[in-house]
Amino acid sequence: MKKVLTIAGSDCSGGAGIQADLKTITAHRLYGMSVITALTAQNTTGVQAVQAIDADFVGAQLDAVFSDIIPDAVKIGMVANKEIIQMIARKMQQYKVRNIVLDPVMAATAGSKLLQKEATVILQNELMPLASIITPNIGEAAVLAGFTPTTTDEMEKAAKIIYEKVFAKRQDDCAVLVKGGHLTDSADDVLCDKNLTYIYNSRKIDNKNTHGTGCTLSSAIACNLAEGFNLQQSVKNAKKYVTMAMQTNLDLGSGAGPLNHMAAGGWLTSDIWQ
Ligand SMILES: Nc1ncnc2c1ncn2[C@@H]1O[C@H](COP(=O)(O)OP(=O)(O)OP(=O)(O)O)[C@@H](O)[C@H]1O
Ligand SMILES: Cc1ncc(COP(=O)(O)O)c(N)n1
Repeated sequence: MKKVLTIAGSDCSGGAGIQADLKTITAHRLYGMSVITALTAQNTTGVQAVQAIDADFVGAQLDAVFSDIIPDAVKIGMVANKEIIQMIARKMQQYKVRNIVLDPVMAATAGSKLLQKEATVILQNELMPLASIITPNIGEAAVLAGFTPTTTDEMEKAAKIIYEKVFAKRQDDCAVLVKGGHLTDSADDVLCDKNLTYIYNSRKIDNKNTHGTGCTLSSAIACNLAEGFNLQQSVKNAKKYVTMAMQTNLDLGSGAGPLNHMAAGGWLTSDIWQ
């Protein structure tokens, strides 16, 4: 059985972060492990409190995992501050980790900050270059590219700018996926690697329950990379998983509710994943 590690923050309400990632990994019938970077007190209505974990303790968790069970892919989500980012970057290099999916989580959908502002540059310079794929949403792409994309053409332009900033020196396969969940007319995602652009067209599902879509997409990409799919196919399969998880409209809580991983997991028994 392939193993997937998530390095992320805990969401006690189970919709995003570590909890969404472990549900996704289990629905893919893979073995999930977790390194927690921060505790959050949050629910479907927003984030009430954040408590970052001491960077040395994040390092101790990483040592415990990598000295025993080597993951086939790693998803990195909320990293909270620069000390944690630098610890993760050091450990990723020490253990020569491959198949890293980095979701540059900066804020919750409801607006609360999940990354210190001054840590963004460290994230971009020290951790992103170690990834195989980075998956900014529109707002994160705006911070990284310097302008807010509003169309698929502009998402492509933003992805190319981010690629040049982060991956210019890389020879192996790596890519930037700009996610379009916050567009108004569609939910198209745009993937750019060194040479090509792939557009994943998707109609916008009319559903307020989108808490954890970005976490779920990135951990599903990690599951696909662990199984040996290439970046382009991994994104295609992962987007299908997220769409399935949204479509059944599990309507929990009074705000933006979580996804339905049971429904999405059923799809994975089909031929596409086999
Ligand atoms: N209403 C929607 N209909 C269809 N697909 C969606 C919708 N909302 C988000 N998605 C898809 O979910 C994935 C995550 O995209 P999104 O842009 O919401 O990321 P995010 O903002 O990082 O997520 P999160 O809300 O967890 O922070 C993408 O593949 C996106 O296209
Ligand atoms: C621990 C953690 N990680 C990531 C997110 C982003 O997800 P969303 O934007 O759906 O709230 C979150 N809310 N909490």
